[in-house]
Amino acid sequence: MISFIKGRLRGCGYAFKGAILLIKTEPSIQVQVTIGIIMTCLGLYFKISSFEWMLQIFAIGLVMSTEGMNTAIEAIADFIHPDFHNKIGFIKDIAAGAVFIAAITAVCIGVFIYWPYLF
Ligand SMILES: Nc1ncnc2c1ncn2[C@@H]1O[C@H](COP(=O)(O)OP(=O)(O)OP(=O)(O)O)[C@@H](O)[C@H]1O
Repeated sequence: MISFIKGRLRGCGYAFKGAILLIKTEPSIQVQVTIGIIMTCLGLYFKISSFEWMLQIFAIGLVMSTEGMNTAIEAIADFIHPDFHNKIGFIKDIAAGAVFIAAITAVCIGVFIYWPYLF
């Protein structure tokens, strides 16, 4: 039981290290962190409700975690096939498409939350 807990804690440590690595090295996630901070300031300024906070935190997390998966897929693609290949282009485009869908979802959530506060 103790070794199970130790193993899980070690896993959390690696995951935390990965999140820090992602934020330190990936420009797109740095932009998303900045947008996340701006949205958090807006949420505090407009005193959005608990439900709106839940939706906003979910939207920020969705975009950042999808971007993390996209970064990992790009890294695997570059590692297994550094040269140009149509299939690699297809894989990278699909992964980027997932980030795009998450970003559109987040924008829709943002519009639904802030529209009543602004207009
Ligand atoms: N090895 C390759 N073979 C074919 N097409 C590629 C290859 N590498 C990149 N591409 C094409 O270029 C696009 C951009 O790829 P790249 O790896 O530069 O990602 P990116 O969007 O610039 O990523 P990021 O800015 O997150 O680093 C891909 O979506 C794909 O269409």
